[in-house]
Amino acid sequence: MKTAIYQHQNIVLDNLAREQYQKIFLAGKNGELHCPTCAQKVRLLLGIHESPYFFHTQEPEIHCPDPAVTTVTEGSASFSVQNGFKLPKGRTITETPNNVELFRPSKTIEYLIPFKQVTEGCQQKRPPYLLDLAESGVVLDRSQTAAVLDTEGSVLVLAGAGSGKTRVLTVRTAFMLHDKQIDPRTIMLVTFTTKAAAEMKDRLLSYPQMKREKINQLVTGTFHSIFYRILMFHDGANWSADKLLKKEWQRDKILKEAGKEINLSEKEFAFDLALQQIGFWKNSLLMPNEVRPASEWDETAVFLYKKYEEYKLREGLFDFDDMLLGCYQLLNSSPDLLAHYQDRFQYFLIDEFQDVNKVQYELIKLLSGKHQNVCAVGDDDQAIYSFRGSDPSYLLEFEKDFPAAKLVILEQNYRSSHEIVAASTQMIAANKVRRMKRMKAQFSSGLLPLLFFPFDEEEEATMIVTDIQERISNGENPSDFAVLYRTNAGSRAIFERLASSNLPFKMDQDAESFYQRYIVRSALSFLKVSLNEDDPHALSDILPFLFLKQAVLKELKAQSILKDCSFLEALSHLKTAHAFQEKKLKKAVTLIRGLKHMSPIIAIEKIEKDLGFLDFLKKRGNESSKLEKGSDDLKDLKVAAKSFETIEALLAHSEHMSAMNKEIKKLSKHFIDAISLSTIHRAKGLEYKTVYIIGTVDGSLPHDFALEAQRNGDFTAIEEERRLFYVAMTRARNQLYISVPQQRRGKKANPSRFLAPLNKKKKTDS
Ligand SMILES: Nc1ncnc2c1ncn2[C@@H]1O[C@H](COP(=O)(O)OP(=O)(O)OP(=O)(O)O)[C@@H](O)[C@H]1O
Repeated sequence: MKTAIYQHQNIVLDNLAREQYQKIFLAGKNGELHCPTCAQKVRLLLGIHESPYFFHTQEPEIHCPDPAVTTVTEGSASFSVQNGFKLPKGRTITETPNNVELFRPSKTIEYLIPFKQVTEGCQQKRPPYLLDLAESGVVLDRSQTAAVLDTEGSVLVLAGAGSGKTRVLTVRTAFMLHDKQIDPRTIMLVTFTTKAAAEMKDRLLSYPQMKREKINQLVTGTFHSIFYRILMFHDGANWSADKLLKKEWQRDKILKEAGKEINLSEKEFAFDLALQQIGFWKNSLLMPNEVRPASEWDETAVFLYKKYEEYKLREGLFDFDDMLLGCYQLLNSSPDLLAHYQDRFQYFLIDEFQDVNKVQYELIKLLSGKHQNVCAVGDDDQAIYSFRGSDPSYLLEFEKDFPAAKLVILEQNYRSSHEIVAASTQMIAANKVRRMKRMKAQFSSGLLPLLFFPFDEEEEATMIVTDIQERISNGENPSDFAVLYRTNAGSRAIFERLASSNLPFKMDQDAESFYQRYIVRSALSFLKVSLNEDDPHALSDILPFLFLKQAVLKELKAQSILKDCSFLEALSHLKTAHAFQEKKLKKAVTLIRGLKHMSPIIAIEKIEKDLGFLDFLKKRGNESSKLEKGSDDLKDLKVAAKSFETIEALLAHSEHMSAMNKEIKKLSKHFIDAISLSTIHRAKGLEYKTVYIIGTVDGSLPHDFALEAQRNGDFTAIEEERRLFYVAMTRARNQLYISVPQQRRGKKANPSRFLAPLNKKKKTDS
């Protein structure tokens, strides 16, 4: 049914402006929509597969026809009459405003390489141990077998997405132990996470004739854990665990202390990004005096880097990055020790090689110098950690340092359907710096990846939750689904929609609530002060935006007692030694007071422009930061605020959502059967039956900073963004949905440029 009654007005979907859909959807959820035929309650279905329609909420569902509309004229006014409802024609909200797009149906990605069943040809001769393994269900294909059997000399295993690199690494290790009788203590098996190392050990234990004592003698773990063990062995006193700066807040505190020397306020400088940048420099073996700052922000970060290193040295502390740097320095400064370890470690197996950084690479090069037995397994198309100093060129140029290396390419994808493999292969082929691979799937599901076109972030979330709800009610499990996004900030709407549904979901532990982000919290604090002029926390939050130091808070409290006025009012009595600032503060007090009478969206615009919030961000904030601009948070807040009529309602919602964030994170640890909300980075290595990728528009994926780099002639960032999209697409086993909202952050958005190759017709199999 395409017609409904809302607030005595007639709504015809085909004429309804796009921005109204979400509002009408919510009205239906709140029981405010009625059928024009039977007057029962109806709701709007806003999903992915069908065009929107109204449906009756009562069970069993009834289906009324759309009413015939007759127009009657009484005096000068004309009315439309539908089943007894008389509606003044002038009051309809169904008229389509000019230039407003109508609902755009979803679209499959049609032009894909046709599916061909993979045939292996005649089987190569396999050693009995591999036959035993195959008997127990661990089958290897031709290239996987080659990667396992080539144990002497270096080998680069280029393993496309879902091609079974974990299987190759574990079987190779088992084969070395069993058939080659290699001493486990001479094998170093490096994984990207501790969990992956544990998983590999478990898998090894499940293989025939693998003994726990032997497996435990393998040198396995992450780069950090392995090299830290070496440091502890040789210099335990200086590297004891109690000297490790384990938590981010500990490192953050050191930087903030250092920042005070140059008057960097805690609330105004992105210390977290500076920490990330320092890690990048350290992993790239760049000491503070070797960094060439490219901007003012870099200069500040280098200053903090220098101070941070000095502090650690003074206090005898170290951080995670020092574990690698320290070991590198130790081995370089002691030829005997290096020779000892070069003898000790004769075989290196390294997973996720595309993500190694300079210090890790140099360590492996040093240690493998004598035996040159490095088995590097990775996928250059999944290199997504350059911001941490990872560099795929170590994989791309492996033969430079290991000239005798053999190359094995794993091109069978065992995870995803042909439709997903073909679409992702077609998409990633646009990257220039990569090794060519022809990924092939094992099966076709007949389900083509689907592009869908929500109006904005809100509607995107609604459409996805509607889809998941329907599928779960048809018997699918919550854990079959994942919603992936480029940055945590992009998850606000989907989080909110899921939080208000009864579906179980889990999310990354480090995903802070959108409403707790510094810029968002500060903007909301202006609203809070407007409602409660004596709220000390909110007042403290807004001080930097009025260009006042935190120390002023005490003075404000004193003034409020002396003058018997609110904390806010006290601002207008503040003596700052600058007449112009005092004048501005007086004006600010009036403006802040006025906010409470406005709608949330207008109030936020006032804060932005009239209260100088944006000026502050430009002058002092981290607008120059690569990944997260404060002004973007404000734009996101305005999108969220659109759904609320009063400031009280928006504030109550923000508190509720912040509490829900904490709660869901707590529950996430225990949920097994739950929908996953995750950044693409966190989803690496994981797989789901159905994946929804949200915000597939320029500016989000690829991220703005990559587009800007591209405009300046640097293509590395855009290629990494394309790899991120590739990682996201290849997480899906059966079904892939790509959301292309028509608006983002309140502005028209362009579909991601990464989608362009998916619209090109491919004629033949290649
Ligand atoms: N020869 C094989 N035959 C059948 N299934 C296989 C084979 N090799 C691997 N698989 C299965 O394929 C799936 C993907 O393997 P795995 O997770 O190891 O891939 P991956 O290369 O690490 O993927 P990605 O890099 O995309 O995260 C797993 O379920 C694995 O058991």
